[in-house]
Amino acid sequence: MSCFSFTALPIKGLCRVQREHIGDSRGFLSRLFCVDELRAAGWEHPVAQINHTYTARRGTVRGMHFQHPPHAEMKLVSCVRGEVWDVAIDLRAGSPTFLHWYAEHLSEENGSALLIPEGCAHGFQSLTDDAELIYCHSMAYAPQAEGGLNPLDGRLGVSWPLEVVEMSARDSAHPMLDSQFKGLTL
Ligand SMILES: Cc1cn([C@H]2C[C@H](O)[C@@H](COP(=O)(O)OP(=O)(O)O[C@H]3O[C@H](C)C(=O)[C@H](O)[C@H]3O)O2)c(=O)[nH]c1=O
Repeated sequence: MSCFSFTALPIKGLCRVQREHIGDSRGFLSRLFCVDELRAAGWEHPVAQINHTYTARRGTVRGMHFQHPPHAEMKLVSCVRGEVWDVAIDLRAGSPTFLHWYAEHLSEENGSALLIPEGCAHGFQSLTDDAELIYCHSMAYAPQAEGGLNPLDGRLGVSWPLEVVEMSARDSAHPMLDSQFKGLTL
């Protein structure tokens, strides 16, 4: 029995993953990850790390994060509490969708997840207080390879649905892109 259904999105490798709820009178079970099933969506690696974030305030933005090669990673992002507006940006040099962004509503209710390919930055805005995300990563955290784009960068043009009420100092300090930025070569 398949626990996921996949919808390809306008950025190559980006995929909406619908996590099926197996319900009964007690409630439900849903799967967060399955290497056999997710292979069909391009996930070839074992899960290297699973992270959990809690975001207290509606309107908070985290992102836009990525890891430089050779630590470029895939992420499978699921919202297990509240709702977020989840954004991926294509940073792959030469990609026909270079610097294009795409967003999905992920929520506890809709059971959707976003599979983000290597070479894309990820960020989100919480649409509710007390939003919680679970991230499956295909590569371990490599602080020396961390990269970030400014979520408010006009060159990216991400139209956040709510007023941005909070960002980390580090995210606020990400430089704005200039014309020299040619993207990541994977
Ligand atoms: C990713 C990571 C971070 N950290 C440390 C580094 C910082 O001292 C602290 C918070 O990290 P950061 O501000 O990067 O966390 P977020 O801004 O919440 O980033 C998260 O949300 C955005 C949208 C993402 O896409 C990231 O993958 C995800 O980690 O945890 C660790 O110790 N291990 C880790 O695996």
